[in-house]
Amino acid sequence: MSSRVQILETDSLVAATPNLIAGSHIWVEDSDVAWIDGKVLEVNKEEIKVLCTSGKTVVFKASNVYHKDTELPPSGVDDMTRLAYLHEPGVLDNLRSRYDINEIYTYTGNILIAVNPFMNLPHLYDSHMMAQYKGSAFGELSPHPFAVADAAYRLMINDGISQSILVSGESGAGKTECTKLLMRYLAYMGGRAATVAEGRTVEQKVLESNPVLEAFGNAKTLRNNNSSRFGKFVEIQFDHKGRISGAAIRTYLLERSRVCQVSDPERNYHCFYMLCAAPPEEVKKYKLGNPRTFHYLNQSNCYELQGVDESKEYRATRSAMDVVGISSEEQDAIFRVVAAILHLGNIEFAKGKETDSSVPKDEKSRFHLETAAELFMCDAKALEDSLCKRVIVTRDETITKWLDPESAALSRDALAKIVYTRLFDWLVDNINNSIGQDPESKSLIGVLDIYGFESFKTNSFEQFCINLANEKLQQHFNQHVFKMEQEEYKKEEIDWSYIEFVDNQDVLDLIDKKPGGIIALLDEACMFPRSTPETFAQKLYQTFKNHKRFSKPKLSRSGFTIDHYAGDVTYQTDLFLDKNKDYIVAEHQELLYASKCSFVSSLFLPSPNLSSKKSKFSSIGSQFKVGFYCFLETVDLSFLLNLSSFEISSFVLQQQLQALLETLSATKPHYIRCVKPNNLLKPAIFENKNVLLQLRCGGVMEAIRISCAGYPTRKTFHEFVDRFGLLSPEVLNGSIDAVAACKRILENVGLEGYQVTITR
Ligand SMILES: Nc1ncnc2c1ncn2[C@@H]1O[C@H](COP(=O)(O)OP(=O)(O)OP(=O)(O)O)[C@@H](O)[C@H]1O
Repeated sequence: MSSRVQILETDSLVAATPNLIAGSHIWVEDSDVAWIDGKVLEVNKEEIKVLCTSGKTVVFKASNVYHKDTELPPSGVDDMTRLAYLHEPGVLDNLRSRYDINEIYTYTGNILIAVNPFMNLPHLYDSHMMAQYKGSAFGELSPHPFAVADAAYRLMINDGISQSILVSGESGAGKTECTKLLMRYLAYMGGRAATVAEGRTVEQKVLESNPVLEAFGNAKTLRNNNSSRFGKFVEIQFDHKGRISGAAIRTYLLERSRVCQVSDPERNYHCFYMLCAAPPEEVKKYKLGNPRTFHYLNQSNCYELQGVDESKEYRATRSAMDVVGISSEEQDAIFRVVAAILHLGNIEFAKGKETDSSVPKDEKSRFHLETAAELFMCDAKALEDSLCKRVIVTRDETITKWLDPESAALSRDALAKIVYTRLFDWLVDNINNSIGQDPESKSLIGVLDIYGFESFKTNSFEQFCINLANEKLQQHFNQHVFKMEQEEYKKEEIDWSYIEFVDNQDVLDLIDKKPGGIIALLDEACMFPRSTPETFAQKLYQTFKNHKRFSKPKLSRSGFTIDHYAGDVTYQTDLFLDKNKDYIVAEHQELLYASKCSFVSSLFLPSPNLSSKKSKFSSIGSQFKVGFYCFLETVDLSFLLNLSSFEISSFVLQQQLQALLETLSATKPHYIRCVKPNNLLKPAIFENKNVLLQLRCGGVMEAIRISCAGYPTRKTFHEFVDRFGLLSPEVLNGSIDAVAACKRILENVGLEGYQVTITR
């Protein structure tokens, strides 16, 4: 911050607006557009009569109205901290004014807010633009992801500190597009021309891995036609000269349920549709055809994407696979597995001869079973057995148990999900191997593209996990914003001790404290055979009845509400237990490990503990943390009928999040908050209420609140004299310097209700 005058307006996000008189321009709350502007007609103690621009005259409480800056330029300001009034309606109005003229990027201090334009703005991203941002001071040019990437790059080079750029926002807000821009800029700064002998460079491989990850990890959802169904952290490593020397991609929380469950009008992962549109000889080889004939695709009526030619996408994915070093044999094996999953989904089950047993329903199901086995290169009878039977090993004996048709279908879906997950993990590992790591690298820039806070009509385990990730990142964000604010005040020798920092540690404790948090109770419930969603919910109600962040929704017997930093979310526990048991059935593991295809077999290499049936007990225990060992001695293990071996999703997630936060805390963070201006995915529509909700969820309002707790309005001495010089006209003749002029103005007016600090 340069030398400036800072004005303290105590918590202007909530405080009443002082000095209102008839004719003042103000903002008032509005049920349709969140905030509407108007003019004060009358001030009557605590009540204010306002003529809104909608034409309505309304009476408001003085504490609910906010000053409007009538001098705000029509194109707004490119940094929110330059707003005369840093409050919610001001922030929203500024973003909107800028969006109207296609200024989609705005700073809030060091945070970049990016509002999705839903239209191409190529002039913003060409090489000329990259050249302009190269080496320019942050804030000197218009806000831009290139400026953030440039600042991160230069800090890394100059201070030798690793950096991270955290891109967040709700689905469809533009995170992935923004991440690609950051990667392009970093490749521009740190890239080098590769010789023909060297082949593709690291940065080319990183950029070209996108289509592969998108083909297997993206799908059309209600909110986004190309939604990433996983989180991604791309780590770019640099050598001592600042050149890219290696990279690694880490992925989080792939939405595996989508493989076998799709709701209208969404789609399954893109790769399934691409493969159905592959050249005829391949379609024939994999016995595929119209996507409408496959159960995993036809649960929804959406098959095509506007403007997308699947056969072209198939070819593009294949060539991207070439670039990232996936051999053509491996590519064949990958698509063979994708086709096998589609056939697997078409196996239906009917009751068998034995009580509660099942068999493939008819000839059609047999055909799909045999085709799936052929494509997996495993034995068809063994595949059928692995779907229709379970072998249970107890201390004394081995029992074979039939599964009824419903359980067999669940077993089939579990197999499809685990195969797809392993395939996706293989792709990520392979891309990483092909890109190559630089063990010598001392500094890196990590870019995190992770889904934002989610709150739907119905929220399940997926939302719970995503929101836990967001709570953790929010804590990191708050701490960082707060720390930066403190550092700035220290630098300017301002007393900052009055800033109160609201932490979300209590929500984090509620969710993942060990022992005693919701996840610990969920893991515990998963260990008990008789647990149901209701018993789990009852346990939560009992344990957290006095917790101020937890509540039981009225009339619900299995839901619970958490008061997250971004608002209340009610979760349905119905599938929490099942989804938390992220299981690998031992029979599936053995079946596919025995595949004659080395690729398929390599996806199912047994973990040391799973190599023999005898070791199942220890393997179960080994996948849990110490606290669970005691259960293994006492619990009736017959409930593991369908779950010969399982991991706990939330446990894996907690480990992943911990590793991510450890990485992040070793870096200097930069934040980009992407905002989706409307749910129609159309240009030029800016829905106030929608945007406001995202600004709150993304912590932007919280960052502003932290700013407001200190000095929300910051003007340079010259700006201050320009703006307020009229109050002391004698300072305007230029005979005294700007600092003295500021002091004179302040003395003259005596400034009631405000606290002003002049700093150099
Ligand atoms: N800067 C931009 N310029 C033009 N269009 C954009 C831009 N950013 C996003 N879009 C449009 O918005 C769509 C959604 O963006 P993107 O896929 O990046 O969202 P996301 O936040 O990553 O969503 P998800 O979490 O679902 O993966 C893009 O397909 C593109 O059409």
